[in-house]
Amino acid sequence: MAELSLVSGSVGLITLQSPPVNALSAAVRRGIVDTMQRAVSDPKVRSVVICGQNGVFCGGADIREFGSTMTGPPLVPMIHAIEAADKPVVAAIEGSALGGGLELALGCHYRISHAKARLGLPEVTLGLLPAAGGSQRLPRLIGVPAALDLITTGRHVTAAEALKLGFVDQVTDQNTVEAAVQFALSVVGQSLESRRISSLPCPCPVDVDALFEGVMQRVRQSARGAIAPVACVQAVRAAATLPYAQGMQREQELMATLFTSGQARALQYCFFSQRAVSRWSMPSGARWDTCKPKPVTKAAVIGLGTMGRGITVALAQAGLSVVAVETQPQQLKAGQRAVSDMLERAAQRLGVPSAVQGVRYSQELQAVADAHLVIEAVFEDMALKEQLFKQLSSICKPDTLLCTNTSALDIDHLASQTHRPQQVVGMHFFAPAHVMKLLEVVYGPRSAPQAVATAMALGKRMGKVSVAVGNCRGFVGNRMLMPYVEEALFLLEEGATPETVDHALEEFGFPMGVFRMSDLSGLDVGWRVRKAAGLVEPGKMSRVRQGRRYSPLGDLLCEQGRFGQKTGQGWYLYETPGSREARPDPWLHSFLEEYRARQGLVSRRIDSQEVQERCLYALINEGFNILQESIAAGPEDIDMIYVFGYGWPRHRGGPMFYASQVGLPRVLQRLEHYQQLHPDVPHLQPSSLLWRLVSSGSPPIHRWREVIRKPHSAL
Ligand SMILES: CC/C=C\CC(=O)SCCNC(=O)CCNC(=O)[C@H](O)C(C)(C)COP(=O)(O)OP(=O)(O)OC[C@H]1O[C@@H](n2cnc3c(N)ncnc32)[C@H](O)[C@@H]1OP(=O)(O)O
Repeated sequence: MAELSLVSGSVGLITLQSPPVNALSAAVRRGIVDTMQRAVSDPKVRSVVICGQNGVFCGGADIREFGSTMTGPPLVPMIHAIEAADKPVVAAIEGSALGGGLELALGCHYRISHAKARLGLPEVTLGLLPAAGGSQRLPRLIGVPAALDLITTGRHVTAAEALKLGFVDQVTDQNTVEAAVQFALSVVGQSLESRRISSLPCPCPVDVDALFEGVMQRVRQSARGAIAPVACVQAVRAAATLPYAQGMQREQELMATLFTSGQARALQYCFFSQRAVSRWSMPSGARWDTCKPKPVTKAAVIGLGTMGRGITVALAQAGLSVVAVETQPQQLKAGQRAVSDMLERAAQRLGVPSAVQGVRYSQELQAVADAHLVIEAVFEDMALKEQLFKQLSSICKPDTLLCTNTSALDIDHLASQTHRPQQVVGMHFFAPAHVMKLLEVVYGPRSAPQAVATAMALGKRMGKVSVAVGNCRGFVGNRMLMPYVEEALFLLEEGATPETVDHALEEFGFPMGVFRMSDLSGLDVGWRVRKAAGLVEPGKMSRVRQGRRYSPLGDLLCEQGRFGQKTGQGWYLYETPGSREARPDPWLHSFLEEYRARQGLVSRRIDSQEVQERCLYALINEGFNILQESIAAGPEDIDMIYVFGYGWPRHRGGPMFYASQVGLPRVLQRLEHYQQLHPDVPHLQPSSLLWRLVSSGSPPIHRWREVIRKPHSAL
């Protein structure tokens, strides 16, 4: 699907036609090969312009084709043929030129870009490398350091930056195709030798070895086990050290390994899942495509603590007019200063006008009266929130949406405090709320589909990955976290140290292990939740509470004022309160030994495999329960929550995808094994959905919904 037409008398205009992003599917590649051949052999055509239909040049290779056997002409020879053409070929870049799309443009002799276009080689984010010559051409054109940056991060750049770096020749804010046609007319007859990037030498830094060693070290550190960034460095190194043909060979070898890897599958699953979660559905049958969101231009935030401040910033940056209410005068003043600072800094960084003027502040709840949507972000205390929802119900207009940012409290209960339970939903942000991409939109049985649609649309406007989930304790993310954290505590009781547990989890790919994370967020947060749940018995060491195994270790540390980083002591030791570098704490180690001795526990050696299996499989098992209960509509929802909100390594696809890759029978068998060893731990009891999936032959993840929906008997 590419069309050739003759414009301005002698320019062959090739238009890629494959909505929505003109991805290079087999049909498009066939179309390009065919139209190029015709353009080259047509004596009327003296130059060629390649553009994309509907204002998008090309979104790259068609990712949907990666899972099946490739058909149609391959990209590499197709691009070589364009570069080898003896008539000038100009790429007219509008919208996006990404991945294979940019590689196609690099095969052209000239690149003209619209000012608003975005360009980049994001293959690394899909577990791949730019293997249509991109890893060999880009360094030749813009130098090794700049190419390494673009290829290993996959970041998209503006046309202005691309021009500055030297991989576009002209930027226009007029009609790009017309500009490219004029340009093509102007270069007819000029030598193309220096325009064929593959024939250029790669500008090489003096000490190539030192450069690549340094880069490789940095990349390995930030990759957290992902293999594609490392392969990208190796490919660029080949460009810097080998002749083009050999470099291409190396590029292809590296790509062959990546292409079939589990990591590439995981990352491509994430790409599609990120988009799929916006197509939400509720157990009632209400869906994204049958509900229209209500327009929201005026929002209110109640409470200017850490979460309220971040939410205010996120709303203001999305262009809403916001009123922020805080009843404590000191907190109001501090909150106002913090919000204004954050907005000013962001505006400076992005080079856009500040949204400071979009925020009003008030001490009076009455100030929210004309808002279309209110987000409550007060202290996590049910009595306080009940009172607030009662007040909001009478202050706000009848159709105002009332949202709570609670991370675990019952949305239905809050809804029942109002005269409009259908207008109540949870909007669970993650700290810092203006930075973190995840938003859990929590609906209760009485939430109107339109309320969900409105919260989801607002999340999108704020640039969030919004996932609609049902109401239950902890919703999806925090509910799954509970067994994960509990297993980590049980492992300490059995002989592990915070260091061994964290090391195993960081080795898996989490940016931080569970104990370093707990020190960062504050041990007192979970303590308050456990107190509210009636689990804390001050000074007591009993290991069974509410009829199940319980570890009081976290409570005992809190009783000693060890709240983590902020107090300088938690599971680790810190130089000073507030400092970030966690050091093993000899006091903690003896405390654990004493604790075990007093409990009559015999310490044993615990390896990484056990840590990973017990923590992760317990978490995954809860995910199956959540699916079984229809709290999440599908595994993609859970996976995106974990990837965007909980630091789950993206190259492992999310917990449910990971389970599918490990193999469901294996996950089931290991859960059964640990359950036999720890019969007093209910979260190790394999979920009935996991059983059903295994007995249905462990279908691939995209077919789980069929099993989830199948009526089943508990007998
Ligand atoms: C030999 C190998 C050589 C090359 C390898 C590659 O080229 S790999 C592909 C590299 N390209 C990319 O990573 C770009 C991926 N796409 C995007 O970043 C965005 O889609 C884009 C182009 C910036 C447009 O963003 P926008 O927000 O406007 O749309 P959205 O992301 O929702 O996408 C719309 C639908 O298009 C589907 N889609 C996008 N890109 C591709 C693609 N390359 N292949 C297949 N499908 C693609 C996307 O999934 C959306 O469809 P949906 O049904 O909603 O999922």
